[in-house]
Amino acid sequence: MIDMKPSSMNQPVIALREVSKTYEKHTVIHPTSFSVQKGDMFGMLGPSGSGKTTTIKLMIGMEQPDTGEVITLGTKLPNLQVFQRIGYMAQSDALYHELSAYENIDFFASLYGLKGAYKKERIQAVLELVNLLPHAKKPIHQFSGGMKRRLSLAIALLHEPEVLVLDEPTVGIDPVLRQSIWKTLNELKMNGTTIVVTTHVMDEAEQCERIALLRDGRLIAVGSPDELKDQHQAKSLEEVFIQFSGGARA
Ligand SMILES: Nc1ncnc2c1ncn2[C@@H]1O[C@H](COP(=O)(O)OP(=O)(O)OP(=O)(O)O)[C@@H](O)[C@H]1O
Repeated sequence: MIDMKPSSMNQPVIALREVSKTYEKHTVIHPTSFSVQKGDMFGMLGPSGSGKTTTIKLMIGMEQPDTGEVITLGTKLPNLQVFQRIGYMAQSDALYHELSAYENIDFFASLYGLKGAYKKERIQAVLELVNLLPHAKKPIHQFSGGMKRRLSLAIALLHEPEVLVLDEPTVGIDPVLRQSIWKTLNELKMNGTTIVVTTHVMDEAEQCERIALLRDGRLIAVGSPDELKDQHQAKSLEEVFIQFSGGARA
């Protein structure tokens, strides 16, 4: 399939070249090539099990491809230095429930190698960004699902990553919070952060500049929401998606 972004654009921040992945004889990603440009808000859309999480893990070097190669931030993965320049928010929150929000974030800040006044400043900044400063002293077991997601986002942002990779950041979050997370993402994007986000939500996909549609481990389309709609004479992304997935729903 054809990647519709003009080739005259910047060097890609992430490039997958004929990448495939097989688990226990089951091919979950068929040979796939596409790229993400600097400063993109790039969405990955597809039904459950279509391979979104596997693809983003390949993009950051958390999984290794069986064929092909992934070049991220100009380096072939896996590479620890590159991994440290990426902010990753997994689908399930990896938080310590007995510790407070502050203690959790402080632990991850130390893991990222942040120290002294800069560490304190960053913790303050990211907690403020996700509106959790007033709850910093609360233990996580008193947090709602949405608060945990926001804390996970704050942790992914601690080290001011150039690339932010978010696996369904707004699952289980009410519409108001969802909007505030997207506002934060758009602000980060305006400041030059490249963002890759998986979602099942069509109006979130609409906010992305480019989208990759996945089905059964195959990349079935890449383009801007308007390009995809025009190409398939569809009024909405949902229609495009339904056309591609033969009626299956995201
Ligand atoms: N570590 C693993 N071992 C074996 N199979 C795996 C592993 N990780 C993922 N899979 C399989 O790979 C396929 C794609 O999974 P993946 O999590 O990438 O899909 P997804 O599109 O992110 O799904 P969802 O929207 O439900 O999160 C699924 O069939 C899944 O069962």
